[in-house]
Amino acid sequence: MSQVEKAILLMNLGSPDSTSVPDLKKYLNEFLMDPRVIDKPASKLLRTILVKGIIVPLRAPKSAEAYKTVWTKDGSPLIVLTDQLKAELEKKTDLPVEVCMRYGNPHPKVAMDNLKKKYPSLKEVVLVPLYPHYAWSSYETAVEYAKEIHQKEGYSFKLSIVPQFYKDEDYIHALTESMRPYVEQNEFDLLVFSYHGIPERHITARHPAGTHDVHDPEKCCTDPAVQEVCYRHQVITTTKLVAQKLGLPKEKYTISFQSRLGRDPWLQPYTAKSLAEWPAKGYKKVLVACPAFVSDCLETLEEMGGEGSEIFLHNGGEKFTLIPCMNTHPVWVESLLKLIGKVR
Ligand SMILES: C=CC1=C(C)c2cc3[nH]c(cc4nc(cc5[nH]c(cc1n2)c(C)c5CCC(=O)O)C(CCC(=O)O)=C4C)c(C)c3C=C
Ligand SMILES: [Fe+2]
Ligand SMILES: [Fe+2]
Repeated sequence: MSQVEKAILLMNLGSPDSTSVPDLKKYLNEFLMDPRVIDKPASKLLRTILVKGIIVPLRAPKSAEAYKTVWTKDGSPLIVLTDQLKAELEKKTDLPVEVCMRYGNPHPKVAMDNLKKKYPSLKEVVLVPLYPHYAWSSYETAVEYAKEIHQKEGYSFKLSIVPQFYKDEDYIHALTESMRPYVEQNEFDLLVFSYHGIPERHITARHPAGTHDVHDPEKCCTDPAVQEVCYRHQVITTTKLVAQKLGLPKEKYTISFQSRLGRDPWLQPYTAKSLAEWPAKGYKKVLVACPAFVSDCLETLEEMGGEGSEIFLHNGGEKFTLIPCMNTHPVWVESLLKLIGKVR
């Protein structure tokens, strides 16, 4: 009998099971009914009417078409790349590694059950939410859901959690090194750090009144306790640290936010709008990195690599280069193991 006492559980966002409209509806219903993702209206009944009655029926067919453009023979890029990350980690550690998703499959309960069955002597599972930055709709929902399942199922192992790592030295090193060849081998006018957006109120609702100016491009909140739960502060910090390591002057890089859903104000500037405006401002060649994601997915491959590139070129841009996510970059694999090792 194996005497394994510790295991790693990678948790990513998740994808639909296939590109069929019914599978898209199932996935989007689960995703968008999460109150940490769509929090308004506060009444569950009204949210159900909005999500299941309006947003999902309208969005599912369009999303299905978008997923078809990036789907691989093995399935969704996000899941395939997360599985590949698991395989690379397993080559470098004796600890078993399992994968689960916040929405869709594999479900965290199935992953935890698998670990328990395979390793009855298990004492600790280290949960790795695969998000560098803290948001209600990403890191927080993943952690709270995993904790809820862990408690409900009464597993005998302890669940430890890797904190958000947006300024961790090893993570910044890995992100920088994964981007470096693109920065060094391409002529460019602007390096765009395009982060997944969130509604502005997900920042302001969370923090003491008056502490946030969500429009100052240089900085966000100043209280360290608030910064630890502020997505905007964290993406600004990641960007500055990477730009510094790459030796980029201020005028060579910028931050923008993609993937807006609905009409409420989200963090700005919006990437799609900016891509249409940059050529006229003299930025004809852009490099685009998407550091909110550690693995390439629909939002990087289709929204940026497909749609974003088209918007830019159609509006007079000359060269659009998408920098891949860290995926299975060897420096990232090493850094992730170090991050896991830091959890106490
Ligand atoms: C990186 C962290 C993410 C945050 C923060 C986030 C917030 C957020 N997302 C939506 C709505 C959608 N996001 C969708 C796809 C998607 N989102 C993330 C990550 C974050 N989302 C990833 C990794 C992906 C890709 C999944 C994949 O299978 O490749 C989608 C689904 C696709 C679509 O229909 O466009 C939606 C919808 C909201 C509303 C939100 C914050 C409130
Ligand atoms: Fe999203
Ligand atoms: Fe902030």
